[in-house]
Amino acid sequence: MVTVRAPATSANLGSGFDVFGAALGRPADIVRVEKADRTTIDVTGVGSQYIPEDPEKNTVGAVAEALEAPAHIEIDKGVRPASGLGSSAASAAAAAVGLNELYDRGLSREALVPIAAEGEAVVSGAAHADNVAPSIMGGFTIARSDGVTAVDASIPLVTCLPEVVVSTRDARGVVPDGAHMEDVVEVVGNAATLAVGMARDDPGLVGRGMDDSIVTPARAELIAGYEAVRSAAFDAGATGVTISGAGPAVIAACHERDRQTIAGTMLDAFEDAGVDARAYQTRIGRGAEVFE
Ligand SMILES: Nc1ncnc2c1ncn2[C@@H]1O[C@H](COP(=O)(O)OP(=O)(O)OP(=O)(O)O)[C@@H](O)[C@H]1O
Ligand SMILES: N[C@@H](CCO)C(=O)O
Repeated sequence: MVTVRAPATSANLGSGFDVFGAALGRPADIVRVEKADRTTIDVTGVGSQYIPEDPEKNTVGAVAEALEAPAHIEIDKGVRPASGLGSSAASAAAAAVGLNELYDRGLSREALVPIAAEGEAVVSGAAHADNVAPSIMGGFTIARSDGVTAVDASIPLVTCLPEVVVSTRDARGVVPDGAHMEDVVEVVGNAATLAVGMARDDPGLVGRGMDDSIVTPARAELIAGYEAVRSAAFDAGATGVTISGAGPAVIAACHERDRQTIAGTMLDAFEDAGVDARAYQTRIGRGAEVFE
């Protein structure tokens, strides 16, 4: 048996739609894999009642299929599904790392990314790798069709998760078909600024690079209280605020000294909008870890 802890992740970070991702210090999924003749799945933990155990419908089933590695797979969910914190990806990443170990496949972490992304195709219709890449490799990741660039960073973060559900499939439905050139120019500038900020581990630059005028405004409509939460976080010292992944979680980059205050003001703003929420005070962290 192999046990793997794979972290929640935040995809897009505003300016890097379907490309940027960051591993979060918490929460995380724990996945145990054991060789079997055919794949079976047990799910426990946060939101497990909403997660199918049918291997055709669970992200880990697609991963076992892609690796030709049938197993009994136990998933202990720490990352709530449909959160914007890479819930489906955390399980897929853990399964990819665990089954690679269990069956001694010898694949590198980078080679496991497209395999874990097969799981994402099962739930959202697209094999986007921007959540599975950081969950497997850790740090800040740039996922391109020809591979992944990973950068170690430890930017302090607040992720605030409201008690509402936004499925990635629905949130992809509101992504505009095209963009004006002036918006593209602005977003390229922001994405470049964010990437340099990660390389320098500079929360100010990372925050300045999180703005996005193409995808985020359309998705903000799906999250009650988003604009108020965003303003409150900036007022409390956040360097950048945007939707985490496809939402509904909201992510703020900051200096460590401001993190606790930012978490409190984001929660208050959600409460004022009539939405219960919880906040994780965290930072960019490690990728999947194996426990034999
Ligand atoms: N192992 C799994 N863990 C979590 N959700 C799963 C899993 N397998 C299948 N699902 C399904 O995937 C959907 C949740 O995935 P979705 O991509 O919408 O949310 P998310 O992973 O939290 O979001 P995001 O990718 O925006 O961060 C739910 O419908 C859930 O039933
Ligand atoms: N890049 C993806 C991440 C969510 O899974 C999206 O925003 O739709």
